[in-house]
Amino acid sequence: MTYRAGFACFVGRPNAGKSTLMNAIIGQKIAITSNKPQTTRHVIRGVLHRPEAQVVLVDTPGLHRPRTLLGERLNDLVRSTWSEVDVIGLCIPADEAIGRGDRFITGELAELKASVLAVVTKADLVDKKRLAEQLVAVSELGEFAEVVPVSAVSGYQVETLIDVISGYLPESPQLYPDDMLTDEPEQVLIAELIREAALEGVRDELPHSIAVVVEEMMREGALTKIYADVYVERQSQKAIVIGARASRLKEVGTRARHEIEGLIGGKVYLDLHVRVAKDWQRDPKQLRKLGF
Ligand SMILES: Nc1nc2c(ncn2[C@@H]2O[C@H](COP(=O)(O)OP(=O)(O)OP(=O)(O)O)[C@@H](O)[C@H]2O)c(=O)[nH]1
Repeated sequence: MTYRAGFACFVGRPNAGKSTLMNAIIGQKIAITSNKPQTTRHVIRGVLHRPEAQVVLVDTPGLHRPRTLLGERLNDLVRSTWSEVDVIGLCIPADEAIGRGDRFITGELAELKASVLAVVTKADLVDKKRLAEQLVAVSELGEFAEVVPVSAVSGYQVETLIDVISGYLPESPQLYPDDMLTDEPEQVLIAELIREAALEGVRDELPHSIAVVVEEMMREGALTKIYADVYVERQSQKAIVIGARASRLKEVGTRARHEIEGLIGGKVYLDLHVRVAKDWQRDPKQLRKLGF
């Protein structure tokens, strides 16, 4: 039996279903999903173990038109990730027409050494006829190693996709130990969960204006104490995050705490502070401090 191991990532236009698919594959909530574009910021790896293969999944933010230093850094990050992986799954939703964004990304991918699969996502949203038409349209879009329809929500073909990805990985010994699910520092995952909770319901008002840094994490017996700062750009945004008489911040804290308890499997005490970091998206020093 040939053992294969290597790196894979999903790309695609905003809302294509990349994060949801990643979560369905890894079976644990480690990447951020939302119905708004560009919430995935960190490169998060999940390691998938199979008897005959190990797939290391890398989550990339979406390519977008850079307007700030942060935008440029994100695009650099996307391109450098693309050049390091063995397999790229280009996600195209089954329920939307192929557009300029898909053509642009397909063109960019053609230059790379990786095997490129087209993944037709959200198959549960369309009937068989529409799905077949989309598969044809997608195969005419570019040169793909395979075209695979999936639904992250119903689970349709998710295992098949993993098999297909595994088949395109190079022959290699195992890259990570068996018990490894992700090599992202726990604190980054925790910061992402807090960020997601802080954005809940106010994404239209503050889509890119929140960053979260976990300042301190201590174990006291069965309890994990976490102190985190939520950074916004302006005083007015601070008011939105905190809410009237801190009601919203309390909700954010409760929601994030439940998610974190699920992640680390134990009781959590969470202390959140909201701070204003003026124009942090444009300032290299602030960006470094926030981990970009
Ligand atoms: N019905 C259905 N909805 C899905 C499926 N996959 C994703 N969605 C929904 O599509 C929306 C976008 O999904 P995401 O996974 O956040 O998409 P993304 O490509 O990671 O988006 P960005 O982070 O903006 O690049 C969310 O509202 C998901 O719930 C699916 O298989 N079926």
